[in-house]
Amino acid sequence: MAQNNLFSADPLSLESIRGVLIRLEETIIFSLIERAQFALNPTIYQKGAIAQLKELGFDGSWLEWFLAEIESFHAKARRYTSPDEYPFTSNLPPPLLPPLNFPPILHPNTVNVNPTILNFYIHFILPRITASATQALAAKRRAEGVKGAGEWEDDGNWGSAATVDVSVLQAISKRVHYGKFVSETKFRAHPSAFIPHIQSQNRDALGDLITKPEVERALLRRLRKKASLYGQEMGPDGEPVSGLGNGNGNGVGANGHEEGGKGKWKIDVDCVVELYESWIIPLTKEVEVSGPVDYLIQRLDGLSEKEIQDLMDQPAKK
Ligand SMILES: C=C(O[C@@H]1C=C(C(=O)O)C=C[C@H]1O)C(=O)O
Repeated sequence: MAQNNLFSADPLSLESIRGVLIRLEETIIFSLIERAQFALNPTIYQKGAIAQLKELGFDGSWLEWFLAEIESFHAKARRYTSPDEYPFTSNLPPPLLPPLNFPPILHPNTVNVNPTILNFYIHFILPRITASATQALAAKRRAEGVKGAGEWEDDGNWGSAATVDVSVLQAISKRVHYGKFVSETKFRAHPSAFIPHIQSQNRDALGDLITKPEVERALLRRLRKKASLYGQEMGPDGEPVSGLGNGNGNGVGANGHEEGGKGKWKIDVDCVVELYESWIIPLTKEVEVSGPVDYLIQRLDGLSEKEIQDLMDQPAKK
């Protein structure tokens, strides 16, 4: 399934939209595997911590500078004229080329939850995903005679780490904001089920309409399998490395003790599952409807009484 569903024969097919979400699972898992190679490097996430950036007049963090520079180039290449791409940086330059002729799918809206995505990625995901590399760095530093805070500082891979961070953030952003397409397709399938709750601003009822627990359960089962398969260490012969642990990335089994013969992983599989269960799925549903800046609550904005009535009279699609 390609990730660009917008020009497919039926861009509002729920199956096609879900296919994009499933395909983004690989993008996110492999990007996290790449990031797990490097230590946390906390300095690159601290605003104003890099003197050379302040000399440039940039008072954000190293990562925010990477986002600003990369997204500036992508904006000139018209990336953000696409309705499924959302920048983390504001005040980007205009595109060099005219926008592509995207089909008019989404209702005009102002939903952009990237500040929340950036926050949970830095404070909850990064420390866990980089734990193994950070612990190895601290051990190396102690062996060099460094004790205390200096053990944990950084492995110097500021550019590589931030480059991968941007890839992870862009993939998570696309995945979460795709919730708008999910909402639109569910709304168009049965407008009269949604409209009374939109008019009464009943977010709970709208949340119940869009939530599919069986889809979420299947996703988390699939995700654990993918992260465990893709994240397993392989030897030069391409066979899984028999080592310690059960996919939490640091060689210690679920019971906190070393377990021989269980294989070894490049990534904390539990963290990948928690990323979706605790952050990506709930935020996708906030974008769909239940949050403070949701898509469906704005769905009737600008429509006339007649347009709303026509939607109410529309028979539900099977
Ligand atoms: C995305 C959908 O809507 C909701 C959000 C889901 C998610 O973020 O994975 C999965 C099922 C639904 O609860 C969907 O129905 O596929």
